[in-house]
Amino acid sequence: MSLIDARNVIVRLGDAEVLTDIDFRIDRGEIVTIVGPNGSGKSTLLRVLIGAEAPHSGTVERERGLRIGYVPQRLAVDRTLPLTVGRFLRLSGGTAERRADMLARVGASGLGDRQLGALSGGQFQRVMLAQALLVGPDILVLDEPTQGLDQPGEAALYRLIEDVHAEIGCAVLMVSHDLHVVMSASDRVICLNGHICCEGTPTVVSEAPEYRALFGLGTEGALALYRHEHSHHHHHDHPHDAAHDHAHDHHGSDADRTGAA
Ligand SMILES: Nc1ncnc2c1ncn2[C@@H]1O[C@H](COP(=O)(O)OP(=O)(O)OP(=O)(O)O)[C@@H](O)[C@H]1O
Repeated sequence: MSLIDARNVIVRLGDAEVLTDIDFRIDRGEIVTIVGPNGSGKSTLLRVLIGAEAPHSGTVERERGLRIGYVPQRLAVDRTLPLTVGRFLRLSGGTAERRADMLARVGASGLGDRQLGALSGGQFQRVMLAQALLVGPDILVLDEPTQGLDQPGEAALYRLIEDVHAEIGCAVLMVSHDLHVVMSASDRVICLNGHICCEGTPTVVSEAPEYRALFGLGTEGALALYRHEHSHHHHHDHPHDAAHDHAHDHHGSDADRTGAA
């Protein structure tokens, strides 16, 4: 079965129906990105899929024993809370050596003794990713993981996520506003606006009228630019294959993920 399989899901928060008729599946090793305007229910969908929020109706099935590494969009940390990075990571288990390895893996070695509340945005996101990786995830669920990072930091974090994906073969489900990432690194894109407006390979979604209606001309321009930039690399018959291979062919090229927008 799929790692997560959601059917006919409806979510109500307060009086509002935030998500309507959601059908969603993600398989082992897949990279799926959710895009959608502010307030379209992206974070809520992630929370329902990982079991942090109960649907009003419908079903969400997770593979038995599924290990989920979750990086929330915001984790309100009281700056005065006396909690070091090391102690925070201990909550996710593993040996001291493994925790130190993981910090090094995300480029945050040496932060173990620092207070969680005193980290910069980029340091905090890296520590959160280390925490998510410590569980040995079958699936990484990332809610705008690069929020608050500058462009080099953003590119580095996405590269790290791609490396981890290639290394441990976990599925990746993320919310992202970075169209270059969406286009270059996703197997599948889901366009959400309270319901699933459209979904498919990045190329299919970028050409869907529902997507264009939501994201307008600016996006269309960015996507056209993307295709132009990269068209010389690919001679595939199927455009979605080109989009998929791209992440692996050009590993590590900042131009794939930043600039041009
Ligand atoms: N606890 C809550 N009670 C009532 N409404 C809520 C609650 N949490 C979220 N909402 C509403 O649900 C809708 C979806 O919120 P959600 O955070 O999932 O959107 P999002 O697509 O992740 O937004 P953003 O891009 O701004 O992060 C919003 O209209 C929000 O105001």
